[in-house]
Amino acid sequence: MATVAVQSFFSAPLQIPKITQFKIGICQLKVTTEKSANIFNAHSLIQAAAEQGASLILLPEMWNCPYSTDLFAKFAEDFSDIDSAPSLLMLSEVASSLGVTIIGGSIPEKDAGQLYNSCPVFGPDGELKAKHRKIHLFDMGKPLPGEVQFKESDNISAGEKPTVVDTDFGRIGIGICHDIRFPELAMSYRARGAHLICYPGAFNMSTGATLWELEQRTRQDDSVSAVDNQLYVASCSPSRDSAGSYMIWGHSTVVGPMGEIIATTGHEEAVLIAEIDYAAIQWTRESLPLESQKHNDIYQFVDLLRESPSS
Ligand SMILES: NC(=O)CC(=O)C(=O)O
Repeated sequence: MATVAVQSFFSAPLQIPKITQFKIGICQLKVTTEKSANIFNAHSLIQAAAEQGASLILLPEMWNCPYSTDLFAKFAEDFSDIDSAPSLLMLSEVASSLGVTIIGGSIPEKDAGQLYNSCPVFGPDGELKAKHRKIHLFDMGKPLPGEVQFKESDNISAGEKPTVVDTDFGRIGIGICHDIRFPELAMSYRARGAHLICYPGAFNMSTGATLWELEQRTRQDDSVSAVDNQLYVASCSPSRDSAGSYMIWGHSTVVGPMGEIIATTGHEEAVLIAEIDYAAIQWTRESLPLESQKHNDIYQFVDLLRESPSS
């Protein structure tokens, strides 16, 4: 058998952030075909979340625009010119006026003739701290029973890198909706020392009913999945009454490092508030010390195959 250099996948030690206990506010917004109404509504729900004590606020996938490929170009904004991008400008202004950090769901981004499904992150000073472009585009092979066909790549280009952002509330990894299905991304965030992964999403009625909650829990629950990241996951969906043809599941959720549901909601418009305490990550990892127990020498089969292709 070939010998390979073995490196623990769980490499980055967990840093202690400035704030370890806080409230996250999840804004499950109603999205309409009126961009200005969507911006106004998002502003109101962000304010409501802050009034309820949230200092980190998460918005849904495509909150300024119905989740409909033919509308993305019309609603798109240029992230390099925030002053002429009304959705981004609102996020920047409300983040600084309320002193909150906003993981801004996603909106269509236009850049050099391409469109992306992109999540902006604003700090409490109103500065754009990071941007995640959805890496795994939602292209259905064929429609699930009762669902419309959806091929995001008809209009959207894929992002090319993972995104972690350092905030007062720890290191946050970002994925957008279908990104959640690829455990390697979540594992790479764990490896980079993330405390929390935020997934703005818009699952449909079929995938939502069966997979939405499961996929969030499997991103950190060792008892459910071989992927054990032992961190917090927060998701935020638009509410079901989307103006597009695509019917949305809703059910935004926050999950703790043991895979436990900390807060969740139904399919109506809602502001969900959840308490996060990063001490739970520490004791989960101390109780189930998977990092030190992992046997990459045994199951790093990709490397083994590369070393001896004929076996
Ligand atoms: N918005 C999406 O990426 C949709 C998705 O993943 C789904 O399952 O529905």
